[in-house]
Amino acid sequence: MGVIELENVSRAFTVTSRTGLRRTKREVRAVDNLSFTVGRGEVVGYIGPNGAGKSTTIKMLTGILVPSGGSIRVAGVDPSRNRLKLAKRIGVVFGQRTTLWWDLPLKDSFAVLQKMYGVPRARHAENLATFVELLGLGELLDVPVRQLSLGQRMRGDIAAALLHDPEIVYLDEPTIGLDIISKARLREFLAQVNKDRQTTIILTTHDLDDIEALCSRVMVIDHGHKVYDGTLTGLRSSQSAPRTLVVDLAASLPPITIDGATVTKVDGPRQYLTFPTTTSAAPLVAQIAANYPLQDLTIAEPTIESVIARIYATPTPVTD
Ligand SMILES: Nc1ncnc2c1ncn2[C@@H]1O[C@H](COP(=O)(O)OP(=O)(O)OP(=O)(O)O)[C@@H](O)[C@H]1O
Repeated sequence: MGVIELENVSRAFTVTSRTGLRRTKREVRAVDNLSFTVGRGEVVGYIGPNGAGKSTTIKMLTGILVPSGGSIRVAGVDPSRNRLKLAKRIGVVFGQRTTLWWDLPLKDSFAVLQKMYGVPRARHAENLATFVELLGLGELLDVPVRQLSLGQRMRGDIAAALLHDPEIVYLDEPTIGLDIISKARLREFLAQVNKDRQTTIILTTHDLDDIEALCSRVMVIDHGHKVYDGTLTGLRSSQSAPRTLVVDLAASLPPITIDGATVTKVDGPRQYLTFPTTTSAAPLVAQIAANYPLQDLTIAEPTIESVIARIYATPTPVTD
């Protein structure tokens, strides 16, 4: 049994638009017949283009929105009917907004949360000490939230979302606007928490490096439908995005010609050839070595960006 279970879940909104004096109503199916199960301790990337239905899904999982159809179980309960009870078992972070009290020093926000969630004092102190150390919050505890930088505030928000030991955490764009070092620190922290506490993490992000760093599984949603659910490796190969051979020759030559690969770029003695994921690289390398002054050669896998761009272009359901 999963900690999160969705079965044929849909959510529609009625949108009214106005042309001149005429008002027309139409239905937008933000989430359409969506089913998935997430097991305890999984870190799942939940990705898709703008307007795909990600936030609507997360809102239904937290109980803020009621589905128009289908069933949802989170930690064994229906979120919309058990919203308050469930709030103790989940944590939520929205990258764009803070859940901390703007005028209070960070430590006071944490103290309020301890009371709100009824966390035993000793457990709160233990968690706080761990998070302060792992997230480097020591010097920030006395600073009012309004004076924190974006990266500092985000570390505070993430600690706040985890202080009551939630079983499940929803993270919506947690690294948005952060510099590379802050991003790396947050990713390390989340990986550690997942490992130590078996916390289930659902991560919504446009930063595919977050996915690469944290998620063993990725779900892609488009127009309210799940268009992929599987591993990152599977995602790469499912779309058979071409791989690239980067060939360094002893001299600058016109584009080389071999069977099974095509030159896409020539940069001095370096030439870039693409070939399908389904083709083995070995015979291509042999052909080049036999016919050209080959000095060095590397094979580049398709980037996640290129794979996802392909998925968005052709939304056909695939499963790993
Ligand atoms: N309250 C609402 N009323 C009407 N339409 C809505 C409402 N909330 C969402 N929608 C529509 O539902 C669709 C899905 O929106 P949603 O916010 O879930 O997408 P998203 O994947 O989170 O997008 P983004 O990456 O831009 O945050 C969009 O077409 C959106 O306009």
